[in-house]
Amino acid sequence: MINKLSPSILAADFAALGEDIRKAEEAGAEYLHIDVMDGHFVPSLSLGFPVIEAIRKKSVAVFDVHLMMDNPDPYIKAFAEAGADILTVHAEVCPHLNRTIAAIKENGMKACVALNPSTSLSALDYILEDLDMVLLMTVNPGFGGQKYIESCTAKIRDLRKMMEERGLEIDIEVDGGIKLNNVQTVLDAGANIIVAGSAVFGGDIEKNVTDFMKILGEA
Ligand SMILES: O=C(CO)[C@@H](O)[C@H](O)COP(=O)(O)O
Repeated sequence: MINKLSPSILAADFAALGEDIRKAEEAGAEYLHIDVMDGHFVPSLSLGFPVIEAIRKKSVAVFDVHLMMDNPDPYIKAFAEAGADILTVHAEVCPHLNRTIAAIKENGMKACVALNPSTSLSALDYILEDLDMVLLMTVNPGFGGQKYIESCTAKIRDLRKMMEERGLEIDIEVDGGIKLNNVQTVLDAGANIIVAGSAVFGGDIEKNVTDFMKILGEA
């Protein structure tokens, strides 16, 4: 599997968003993780279409858009039009997941399902073959800067094993509390797409991206 860093712009300086993204990209980040929060599924509100459209004009990165929202179905086409390349929905709030995943693909995006830390991998049993990526939350979604939940390491390992047993090579993305000092643990467990917010945008962005990419073998 190819490793990629996906810096989460939730931790960027929103007053200087274009500049922070430019720094991350120039340092080599090929993905950008964009968190959309609705104030229902998660307690926070973050950003929406105007911001995604604005940064799409300035960035060539793969837009890895993570919807932390109830009922995403009516908005799928609009996220494609705004510039999303990968669209992630949560299994916990998508009762018609096959239909939702089909709609994401019909709109030209890669499809990803996210699971909260306490959601069983069994939620993927009958959908895994249809996915381009699975996002395992390693904190409870809603806020940046939280601590990695240790029990998620076994879950990553179990998911990679589940994929291997089915002969599938699907990206496993991890999100929440990933730092330079624990990224190797999640890579060893089987994750290959690494979301990092505060560990990239807190401090020297170029250096942080370079340091992550060295560990990921991207640099
Ligand atoms: O989705 C989320 C939070 O809900 C994440 O994408 C965070 O933005 C990651 O931030 P850090 O834990 O890396 O600071």
